[in-house]
Amino acid sequence: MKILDVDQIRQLDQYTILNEPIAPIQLMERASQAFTNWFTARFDSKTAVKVFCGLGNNGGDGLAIARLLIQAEYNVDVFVVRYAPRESDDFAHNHRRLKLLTAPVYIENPGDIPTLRHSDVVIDAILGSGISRPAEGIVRSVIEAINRAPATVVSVDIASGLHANSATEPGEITICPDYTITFEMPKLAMLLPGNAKSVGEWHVVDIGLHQRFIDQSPTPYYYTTRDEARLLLRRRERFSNKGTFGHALLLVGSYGKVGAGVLAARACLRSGVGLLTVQVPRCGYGILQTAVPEVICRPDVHERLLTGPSEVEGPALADYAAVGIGPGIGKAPETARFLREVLTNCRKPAVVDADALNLLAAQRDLMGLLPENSILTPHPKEFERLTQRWQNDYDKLEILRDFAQRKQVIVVLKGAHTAIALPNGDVHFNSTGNPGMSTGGTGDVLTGVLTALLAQGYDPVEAAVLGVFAHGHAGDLAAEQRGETGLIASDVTDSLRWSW
Ligand SMILES: NC(=O)C1=CN([C@@H]2O[C@H](COP(=O)(O)OP(=O)(O)OC[C@H]3O[C@@H](n4cnc5c(N)ncnc54)[C@H](O)[C@@H]3O)[C@@H](O)[C@H]2O)[C@@H](O)CC1
Ligand SMILES: [K+]
Repeated sequence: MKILDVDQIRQLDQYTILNEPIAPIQLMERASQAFTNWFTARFDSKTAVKVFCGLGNNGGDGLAIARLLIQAEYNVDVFVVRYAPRESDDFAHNHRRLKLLTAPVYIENPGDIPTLRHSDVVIDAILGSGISRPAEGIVRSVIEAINRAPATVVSVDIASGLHANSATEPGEITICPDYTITFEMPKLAMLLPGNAKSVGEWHVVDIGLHQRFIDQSPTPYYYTTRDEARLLLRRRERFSNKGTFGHALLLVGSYGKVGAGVLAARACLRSGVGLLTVQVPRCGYGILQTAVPEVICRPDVHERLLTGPSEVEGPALADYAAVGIGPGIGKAPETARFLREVLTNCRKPAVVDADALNLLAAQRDLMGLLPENSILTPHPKEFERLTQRWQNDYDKLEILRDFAQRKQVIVVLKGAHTAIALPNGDVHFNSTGNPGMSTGGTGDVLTGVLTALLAQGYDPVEAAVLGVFAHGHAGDLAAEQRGETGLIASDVTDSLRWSW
């Protein structure tokens, strides 16, 4: 799914109005009805609803929603924050209609702000995507009062005060909602970690904006939906054998961190690889053979480190279908030399994770050796070591896109809504996963997943988008069974389903 910016969404509204065609007020009605459908499914009609409206179209939505809720026999109070003399046409239209049902209360001074109770549900329709300056004066006072109150808060389209696709500067205030119900598509702001408090749990409701305009609109930003991820999945053919699905090589582990290798290996096997060889330091031999009997183990000649040579013969590096390197390997100079050798000789996209990334950061010339379309899987701290500090999430996105383009690699920046930057500068945000996955070893699992997909011949971009989705989906299934707190990395592997 594409993520468009505010200007594009405004044009999309206009395009829909002209080409569907539909009257602007009807489009507002459709949006308000979509919001109301979500709301009535979540909160029963005994709920004390307080709708706070601004004077633009977001406020117009608020007035229409208030009317629809009154008609559905909810107990609704409406407040209009009168911060300016002018109101939008569609606001004015809905104002006239609402006044036939109830009298809105006008807020012009802080003394007009009502006291909100724990049992109240606030609908925030003060400012929407049309925000063009920081919230000040009475708007700020109302936002502060709502944020201080113990009530549940649901924002219409976007939290008042939050910018949809640019940074909220220090000192700016936003509503901190429990829920955001946004129209048609997520806004970029909702996918960025720094905005978590200004977004809450968000849901998209469809308001039928024109698909042709969406298809024609250029954007570097995408959100991976379940259907899109499903389309990437390949069926396993009936007449296949293990050779069909590739022979992968994982280069993992060091003394004390052989477990990372076990996690990556198990996840690789659970992701459909045909055959898997795992090279670990000699100390990992017994551990790996016992924990994962399905793999071919290639013990390194070094007892504690990954250094390259092994007494066991195996295919040349370039003959493996895919190579994954990094989990648990440590940062010893011998291992750095081996990483150099691997990157020089593997000649196809590799998966590079964890300490392999830290080694790249320490010896920047190694980056020049990365095979094109390799998949790097840093968490934010590792990515910062590879690049530079950033000012805010938007700055980070630019650094991310620039890095992927300059190095011609795929960067999977891990976190909530993992951002996958592609060599063409596009960024795909993931839609699966949960905070239970913030636990040691889930990154090693992802390395195994991605290596397996590359070995099966998935294009690296598809492998990255699909693998990250499947990994998050498995995490969600695991969290359903165990709850988020008790979730460990092995649960993610055990929950890999490859269907959704
Ligand atoms: N255009 C359309 O056809 C649709 C618009 N919709 C709603 O319309 C919203 C966008 O509406 P608008 O563009 O009218 O804008 P908003 O309702 O977000 O903002 C209202 C107006 O306030 C002014 N303003 C900007 N920043 C301010 C600030 N900090 N303090 C005080 N005033 C400020 C601006 O002049 C702006 O036009 C969306 O978020 C959505 O809720 C939906 O009804 C769907 C259809
Ligand atoms: K709002």
